[in-house]
Order: sequence, then C-alpha cells, then structure tokens
Amino acid sequence: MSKGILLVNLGSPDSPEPNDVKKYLDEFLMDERVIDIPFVARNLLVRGIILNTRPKQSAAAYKKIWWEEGSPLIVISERLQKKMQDKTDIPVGLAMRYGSMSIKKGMQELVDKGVDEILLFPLYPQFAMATTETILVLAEELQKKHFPNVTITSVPAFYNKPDYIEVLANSIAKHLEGVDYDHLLFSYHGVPERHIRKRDVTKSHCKIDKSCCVTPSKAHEFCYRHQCLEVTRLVAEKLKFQEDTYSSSFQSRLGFDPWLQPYTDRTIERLGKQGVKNLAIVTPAFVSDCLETLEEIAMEGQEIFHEMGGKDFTTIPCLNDDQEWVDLLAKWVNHWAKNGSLA
Ligand SMILES: C=CC1=C(C)c2cc3[nH]c(cc4nc(cc5[nH]c(cc1n2)c(C)c5CCC(=O)O)C(CCC(=O)O)=C4C)c(C)c3C=C
Ligand SMILES: [Fe+2]
Ligand SMILES: [Fe+2]
Repeated sequence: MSKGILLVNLGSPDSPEPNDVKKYLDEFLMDERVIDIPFVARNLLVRGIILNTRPKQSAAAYKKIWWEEGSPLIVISERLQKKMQDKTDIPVGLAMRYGSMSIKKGMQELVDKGVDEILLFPLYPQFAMATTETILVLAEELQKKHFPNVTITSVPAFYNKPDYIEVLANSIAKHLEGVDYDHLLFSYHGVPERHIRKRDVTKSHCKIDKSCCVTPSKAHEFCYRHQCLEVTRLVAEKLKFQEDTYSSSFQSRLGFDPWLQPYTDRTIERLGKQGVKNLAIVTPAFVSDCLETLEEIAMEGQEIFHEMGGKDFTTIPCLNDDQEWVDLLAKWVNHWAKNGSLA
C-alpha cells in the first residue's frame, strides 16, 4: 500500500466576478448538508431567490479581499500544502469541497502518483454537517464510483487535541503581544440551530441553552456548538484569561431561520456600546483567512465597532501557514504514515 494525504478546505470562486461567484454559490448552497431542506424547496430558495441577488453582493465583497495570486483561502491553503510537503515523504494533495479544485481531481492526482491509501484531512477544527460531513460523504461516494482500489481514512475534528490548543493559544498570545485590549472575542462561523439538533445522536441532549454544551454527553462528538465553546474554554484556560475579558459568538448567518447565537455583529455592537474601547477578535472555525475573516470581520466588524465608539480593533490571523501549525500537521500525518493510526 502506498500512502498519501488529501487536505480539503471549503473552496472559493475562480474569480471575484459575479458569474464565477454565482457558479460557486450554486454548487455550495445546493449542497443538502449546507441548506438542508428538501430539493424542491432548496432549488426554489437558492436558484429562485438567493442567486438572483447574492452573487453581485458577494462578488463586491470578494473584490475587496482578492489577492494578485487569487483567493486568499486558496493561496493560503496552497502555501500550507507546500510547507507540509517539505516535512513529509508521502505525497500531500490539496482539494476544495466546492469550486474547480475538486476532491475528485485531488484524489486522481494522488492515484496518479501511485497512492492507494488516502488520509482525508478536512481542514476544520470542529465537526459540522456543512463542512466535515459533506467532505466525508462526497469522498466516499467518489471512492466507490471512481477509485474502488483506494482506501480512505479520515481525520476527525481536532478541536480539543491538546497540541492543537497549544498551537492556537501560542498564535493568539503572539499576536496579542503588546496589544492593549479590553476584550477578546472568539468568533466562529454560525450554522442554523437545526443543524445541531439534526446531528444530536441522543436525539434529546442538544437544547442549545446555557447548560447542554457544558454537560458531558456523547452528543458532543457531533455538536458544533459544544466544540466551538470548548476551543474558547481550553484556550482561555491555557492563557489564564480572566473571566469577563473574553467571550464567544457566531458570524455569517444567512436567511431567516435561527442560527447559533450570540451573533458576532450584534456582540461587537453591544461591546462597543458597553464602553469596550479596544477589541481583539480571533476566528478559530477557520484555519485559513478567507472572505469571512478578511471582509466580514476585519472590515465590516471594524466599521460596526467604530460606529459604536470603539477605538482599536485587532484581528488575529488564522493559523494559515504558521510554522508551529505546519509542524503539528506534519507530526500528525507522519504518525499516521508510520503507524497507520492518528497521533
Ligand atoms: C446556509 C449557509 C451556510 C452554512 C450552513 C455555512 C457553514 C459554514 N461555512 C464555513 C466556512 C466558510 N464559509 C464561507 C463562505 C460562505 N458561507 C456561506 C453560507 C454558509 N456557510 C456563504 C453563502 C458563503 C459565501 C460568501 C457569501 O456570499 O457570504 C467561507 C469563505 C470562502 C472564501 O472563498 O473565502 C468559509 C471559509 C464553516 C466553517 C461553516 C460551518 C461550520
Ligand atoms: Fe460558510
Ligand atoms: Fe450541545
């Protein structure tokens, strides 16, 4: 057997032009694990309503953050792939769940290099059906249909692994060195509350209230909210943060259903109104900076904060291609390559 790694991130449009954004959003939002309603209703909502207005609006946002080399999310993921390849002898591939750098192409490239045992690595610290699950399901479908001789092992959510928490905490501490901040906000990508209830294996644990996510339960293996709140708790513990100097919120909601709360934009507004002058924000649901961190947080979030009377707004970059992060990922994959199990 010959081993290889396939890193998988979300994806971006090919360009920040409305037509490319529309094509990308169509694939993304028609995924039944992202907008989880029956096909006919999803088709009507996405193709009949959202895609008539959103692409223009999103394209304008993408234009603000687009780099000369391309989409930040893709460019950063490629840098990570290259740095990881320097630290391991087995081939490291890269694919995106949506867009041109498809998982099928990524698998084919590895197979062309002689790989028949793939470690599928969704680049998400927390499990969500709209991220990790949709990658696993698609990869399995592709394996059955196109690569029957290939075996796939997948890396589960790593939100509470002590070495991940250490790398994240070190990165936060490094970026906050010399920064005089009053409050650190941990802002995670939101999901509709319904997604959490759907993946509650106990069918009764997740109440999405103050206590369920801190009460031990086997539901937590698939509870995105629990896993986000745990990252905040573990980092705060590691960095010995005082209570009331940090909190968690959820960003990027779409549509009218209730999404996880508190919402980031309203939290920034509230903190500004309450007299917080210096706010720092970290976004640990993303491992690479992207539209959601560079535009929604660093631009829109900052504007809201200033409108509310806030002064300094510090955004902490995602782990991106930070050397400690690369070293940790390389340690995990090299352990798998040698022992056939995850470290
Ligand atoms: C129903 C809609 C969405 C769900 C559920 C959702 C979950 C989810 N998404 C990410 C990570 C990213 N999302 C990004 C962009 C983005 N997300 C949605 C919608 C949902 N996401 C939309 C419509 C968009 C496109 C941009 C826009 O129109 O606002 C990105 C950035 C991509 C980039 O090119 O930079 C990331 C990353 C997670 C982690 C998550 C659930 C946990
Ligand atoms: Fe998203
Ligand atoms: Fe929970």
